[in-house]
Amino acid sequence: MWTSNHWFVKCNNYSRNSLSNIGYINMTRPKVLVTHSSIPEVALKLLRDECNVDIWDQDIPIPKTELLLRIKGVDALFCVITNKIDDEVLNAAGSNLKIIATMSVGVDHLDLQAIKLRNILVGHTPGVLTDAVAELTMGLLLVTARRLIEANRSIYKGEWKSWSPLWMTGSRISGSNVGIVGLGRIGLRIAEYLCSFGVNQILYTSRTEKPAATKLGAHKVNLDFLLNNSDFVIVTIALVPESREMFNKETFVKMKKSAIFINVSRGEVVHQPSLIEALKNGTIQAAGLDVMTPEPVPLDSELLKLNNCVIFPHLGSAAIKTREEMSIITAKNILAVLHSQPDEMPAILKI
Ligand SMILES: O=CC(=O)O
Repeated sequence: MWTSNHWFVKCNNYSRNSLSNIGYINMTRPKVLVTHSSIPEVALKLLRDECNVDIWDQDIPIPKTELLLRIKGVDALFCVITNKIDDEVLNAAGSNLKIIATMSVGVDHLDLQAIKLRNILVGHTPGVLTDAVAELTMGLLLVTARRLIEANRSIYKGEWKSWSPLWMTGSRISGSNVGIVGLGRIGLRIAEYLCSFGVNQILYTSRTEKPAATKLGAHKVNLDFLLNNSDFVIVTIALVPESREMFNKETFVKMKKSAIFINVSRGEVVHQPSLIEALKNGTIQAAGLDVMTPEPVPLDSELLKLNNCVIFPHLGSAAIKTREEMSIITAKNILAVLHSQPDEMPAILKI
């Protein structure tokens, strides 16, 4: 259904025969820039059916110079978390740009104020990645608590001499207190999964009380209480100015010495030198990180030298089906706006 759309004119009876394979006369098809080379084909097809699609074709993040060049005059941008969309990029785009659709739930790579000033809409992909990220978090929690990566490596180092009562013993999740910092969709799903592990208590921080969490028996508390009382601290909070480096020397000191810190949000919510220090000097027991600063982690990073730190390469939503769904939503966000039907966007971000 096309309304107030000046890009496409539906074929009339006279022209339909000769253009039956096209369906619409292509006046000037909208231009879409896709900033990554490995976007699922199903999403690209949705876009290609109606738009001229320019795809960055190398498997590295598009360099800024290239982005500035290619974004000129586009109607829509399909981007990913490695693209910083700032004033300079928006200026280069010009006034045709109507929608920035990011294939992510996080939007911290977008300068939302600059985007808002230009009346550009933002689409993202909440919801579809909740399960995948929550599953990954449980994996990270388990491997960190039970020292599974360290144990696996020890075999190759010839350290497995015999079964031994205390060798490679870790922390148990059942019976523990788990704190979830920033309980949104993902945090809530993690809380659901944790219930089946028989945890003693789930604590969470959030702006508002979450009835769904209350139903699970979880308690909304302040951050200090959560830090003081949690055996596991799981961070799912969005990166916003208020959460930047909220985990620092002072916060790590408030945690139990036996605490395990899990971050699946963004590296920037942590003051990383303080985390490294806390892991080295035993302020906390261990950390499991799916995110860090910078990404990818440099091979000479202190994080990689710590036995009590497990690192994953930002895999939260990396399930095939999830990434496919994320790409489709991103394409549909774009098409809804190009159809002048922003209300039909699967996931518009209110800014
Ligand atoms: O980190 C990934 C995302 O925000 O989707």
